[in-house]
Amino acid sequence: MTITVSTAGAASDAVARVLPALIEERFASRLFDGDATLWGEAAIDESSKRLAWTKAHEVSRPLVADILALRDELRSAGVNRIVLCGMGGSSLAPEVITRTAGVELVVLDSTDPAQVSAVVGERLPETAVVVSSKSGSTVETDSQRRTFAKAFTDAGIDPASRIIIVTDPGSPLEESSRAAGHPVFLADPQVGGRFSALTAFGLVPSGLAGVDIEALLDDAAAVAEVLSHDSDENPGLVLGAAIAGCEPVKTYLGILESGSGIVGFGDWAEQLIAESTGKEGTGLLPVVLDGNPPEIGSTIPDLQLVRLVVNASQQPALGDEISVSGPLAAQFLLWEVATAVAGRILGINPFDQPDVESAKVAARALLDEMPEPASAAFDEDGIAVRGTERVVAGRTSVAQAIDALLAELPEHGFVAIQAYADRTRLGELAELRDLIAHRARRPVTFGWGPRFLHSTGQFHKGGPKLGVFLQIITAEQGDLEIPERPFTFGTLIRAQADGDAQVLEGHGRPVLQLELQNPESSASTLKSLLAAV
Ligand SMILES: O=P(O)(O)OC[C@H]1O[C@H](O)[C@H](O)[C@@H](O)[C@@H]1O
Repeated sequence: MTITVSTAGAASDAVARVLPALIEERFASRLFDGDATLWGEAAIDESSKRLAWTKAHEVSRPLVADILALRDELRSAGVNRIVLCGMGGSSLAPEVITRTAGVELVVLDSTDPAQVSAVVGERLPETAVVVSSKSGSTVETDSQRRTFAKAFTDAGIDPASRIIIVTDPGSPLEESSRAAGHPVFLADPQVGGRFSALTAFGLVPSGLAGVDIEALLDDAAAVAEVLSHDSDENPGLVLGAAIAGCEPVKTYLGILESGSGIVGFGDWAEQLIAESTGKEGTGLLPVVLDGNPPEIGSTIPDLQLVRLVVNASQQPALGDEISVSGPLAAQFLLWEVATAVAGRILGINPFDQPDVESAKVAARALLDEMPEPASAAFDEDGIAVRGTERVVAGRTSVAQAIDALLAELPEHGFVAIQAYADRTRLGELAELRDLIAHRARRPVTFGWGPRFLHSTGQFHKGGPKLGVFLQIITAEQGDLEIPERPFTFGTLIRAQADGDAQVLEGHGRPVLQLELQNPESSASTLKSLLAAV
């Protein structure tokens, strides 16, 4: 099965408008030849070291045998559970790969103390942990690694026999891990994190967990040729033109699973597209949709809908929509090409993430200073309310504060719900997305913190100033030390939420923070409050 992209209405008009120029300038063949000049002078430095993903299906082949050998070795040592510690581009691809294949992989991309404790405390003697970090210095991943190393040691298990490292050559993590005797898989430094699905970052955890990774590479290899053609039948050019070529640009890209069988694809695409394009005041914001969301059937003129279908030739797009079909690994390559095309059309460098750092800096400063948390503007039913002055001043109920936040929505705005919580225990918080979307009648995104900071976080701060932000944080019921660090997981996640709120407010964006004092019961209270209004 190959990849098919079908467009209709406004999406087809966009393709008709921009595709001829992409073919004329030989965008596709130059991309696959590694031409770093495609995104303008200012992007050359970064692009020249970020284009090897077009060949990942070939370059990664030699890894397969080593991964399968380690998988067999771990299995014979009694390992039947793989945990992946990694943020953003270092965990989103293996998450969708394993979920789609129906293979168990526990992804830990959180600093929520309860979530970390639960993952570390389960079936440790049968567990191996993949620690994935391109830079080797991401604070979440480093903290998780320290916690697992201590837990294995305390259980009398040599951490070097159970913690496997994936990182770039020369990273601080490579050096310390080799010295400690861990298995180390080196990723290709010429591939950026969010384009790394078919490199060691996607393949090592997926292969160890039991996915047929050779077949993944085959599926990608089968479409690489067609994606490199300067032709109006190149599905990568068509998809890129359709998502970024409307005039004016449709900022929101609703991604809806419509029977493709690919599980969680929207979360992967969200990072790829939002972090690649959301900068210099422009960009595309994926809105991950599920079921029958309020956005479908409503007329939101700046929302472009893409459906992932079984076969887009037999289920062509209708209205103004786009339909896409094809095997997962082929779609990784397809969407990466489309994102590179979108970067070209929008006139930005798709390979950097200049605004992600600002939230990290603010969180670090808060960790150094450890200030007392700001006092709440008011409390209602176990929910402490804080936020931007004009959103909370004079309000006395959560419903009023939410109304005030939504009243701040610009005409072309969006609502971002950011839940810094244990997503396994408080999964129901995700239901707030549809409830708010009903009320806002604008696109609404939902992200688990701190995971989204490495994804849509770039768009929130670097994209157009259109967002209003609903932060949900949880009061800690029990904290967790981070070995040899001066802060705990509880202080870290709080600093990440407060730091990001500071940066967003610094960009003039309104933020409403709801702190659930007793997470489980307050989450239900919040849902009923919203459902009632
Ligand atoms: O792989 P790492 O170096 O740990 O980075 C993990 C993530 O961190 C950063 O925030 C980047 O914005 C992401 O693109 C990256 O995927």
